[in-house]
Amino acid sequence: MLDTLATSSDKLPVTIITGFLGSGKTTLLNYILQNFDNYKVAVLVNEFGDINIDSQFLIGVEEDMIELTNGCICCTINDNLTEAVYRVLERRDRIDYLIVETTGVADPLPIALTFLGKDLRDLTQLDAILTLVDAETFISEALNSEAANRQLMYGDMILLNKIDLVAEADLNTIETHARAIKQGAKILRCEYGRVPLSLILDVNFSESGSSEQVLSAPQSGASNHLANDGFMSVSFQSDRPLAMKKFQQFLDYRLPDNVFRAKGVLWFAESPKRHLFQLSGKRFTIDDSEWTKTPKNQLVLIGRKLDPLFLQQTLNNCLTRQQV
Ligand SMILES: Nc1nc2c(ncn2[C@@H]2O[C@H](COP(=O)(O)OP(=O)(O)OP(=O)(O)O)[C@@H](O)[C@H]2O)c(=O)[nH]1
Repeated sequence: MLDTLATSSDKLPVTIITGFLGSGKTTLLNYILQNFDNYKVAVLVNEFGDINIDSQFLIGVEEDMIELTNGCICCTINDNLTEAVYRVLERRDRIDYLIVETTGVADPLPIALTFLGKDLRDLTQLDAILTLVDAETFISEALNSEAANRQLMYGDMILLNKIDLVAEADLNTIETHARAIKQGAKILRCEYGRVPLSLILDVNFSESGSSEQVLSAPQSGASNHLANDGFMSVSFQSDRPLAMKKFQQFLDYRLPDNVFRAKGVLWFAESPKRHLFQLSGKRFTIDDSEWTKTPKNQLVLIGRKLDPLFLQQTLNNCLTRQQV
């Protein structure tokens, strides 16, 4: 597709941000986009679920490849990562850094291999794999999810995030646990992904670590099953508003325990605002913003062994009867 091969200094640096569901990848990405001065960044966001919620949390629009207000571009990866990277490379004159956010249930190995494979290795330079870890939920994730373990294993830098939610003694236990999975892991503690960017971007970690580790990894494990790790997603959309009280009751009494993560843009009959809903483990938040498009509800729920019909019907029952 691109007919000229780049010299090594022309190679587009690539950082992969991985980490389990809700660990803070999009939060870190937003922080980077606001603070990575002097770099023109392209972002590829891969999502687990049919609706592109993350790109809306980043910028408030939902087209496939879009220009962000700070001049960065954002693209949702559909089926083919290589194709998406080529599309970024076609704008190489305007882009000098690429960040890829994986889904929370992704094995980062096949993603890293894409950049080290023959199509892209002369055009891109894998700079580092950053692994976000949710300090509050990590121990149970690591025990239950092979993907969580592999995200840790292949990370060049572990960002132990959400330290505001955990006591110091528990952080030490988590670090010990993480080092048992990845010997010699570099671990940075943080809140809301706020770390000095010079420690994580344009650092060329891969040269000394992950590229070799990734290339020598056994490839047989990179199956779809592993990629999803038993997780599934259920989407809910509606152009009728929710009744706030009914939705609150849904959260309090009807939300099944096996929903581990949910995120969405919500429209309540009682409010003129656009509400950004986040649920991670047992915690949820609802933040306000302004509608820039016709209001509607878009919600993705992620968990194991979900009952899509039950969830969709229960959410349908939270809608108001008439259009407002
Ligand atoms: N208390 C606390 N909350 C955080 C921190 N970092 C992120 N969050 C919240 O955790 C929730 C999930 O954060 P995201 O950045 O969306 O997580 P993610 O890894 O992109 O999620 P997925 O892509 O769905 O796997 C959001 O409500 C964030 O505001 C932190 O350091 N402390």
